[in-house]
Amino acid sequence: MYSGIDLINLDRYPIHLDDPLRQSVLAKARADLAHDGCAILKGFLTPAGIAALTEEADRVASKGHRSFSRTNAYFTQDDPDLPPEDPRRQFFERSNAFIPADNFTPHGPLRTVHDFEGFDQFIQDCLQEEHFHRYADPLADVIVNMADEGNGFPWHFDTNNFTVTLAIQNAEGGGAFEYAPAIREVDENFDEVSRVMDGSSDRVKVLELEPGDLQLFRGRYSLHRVAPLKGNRPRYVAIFSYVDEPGMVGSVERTKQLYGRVLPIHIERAGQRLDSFID
Ligand SMILES: O=C(O)CCC(=O)C(=O)O
Ligand SMILES: [Fe+2]
Repeated sequence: MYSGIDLINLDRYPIHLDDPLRQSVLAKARADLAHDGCAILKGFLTPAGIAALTEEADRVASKGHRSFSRTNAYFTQDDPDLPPEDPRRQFFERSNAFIPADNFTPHGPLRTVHDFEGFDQFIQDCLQEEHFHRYADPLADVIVNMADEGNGFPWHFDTNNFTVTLAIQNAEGGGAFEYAPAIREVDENFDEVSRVMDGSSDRVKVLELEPGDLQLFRGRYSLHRVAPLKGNRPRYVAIFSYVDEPGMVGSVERTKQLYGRVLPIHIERAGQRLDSFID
């Protein structure tokens, strides 16, 4: 039986208490997010927490659904009318595996962290999002992204407003998180985006995240990537998903793509959405 008290470093991050330390952690995270869209809570997990989450990820790693794609930073199709050097025409290989959320049992370590009292509220308070609900998708509310040597996550902008990740295990080498804060704030800024991609921009920040670090990142305006990985050990990162409406689940098509299967809830809820966007 796991307890959040053992897995989360509550001395440093008393997320469940009305406490001056919680206030100061929160103030720092908000300031970091306002400054460049990224807040890191170093050592959010205890060493026991890191060990327990790593062991759990190893145990269910074979359930990961691998996907390969060639994507540009905008997840759009190639447009041959644009010049070849345009950043929209730079395609990168992407390969990783998502371990679907239903492999993480209710009282296992990952869900014990996720369900710890005050966890969701603390994330919401950091991000200052008014409409904030856990994704109701049983395959996707909390997943582990697993990637092997050579892979990573090539340059992209996120389609979602923010990402909440928890580093569990690093590869033996590579894997730095690189980002160009607010690079497309006023317009797409394609010239600077090109410089980031060819390695000549001075706007790129590099973070070496360690197991146990919690990261809140607003990736819609900041080009970012996880640098290619080296060595035999897989990289594991948990991704927590929140949305702005209760009861949301993924579309049938997208869920199949990401997780390789769907559940009855995806089929039942298909067609019940309020909008008609593709995803
Ligand atoms: O794996 C990571 O650390 C970040 C991945 C990422 O950029 C994303 O999920 O959009
Ligand atoms: Fe991203």
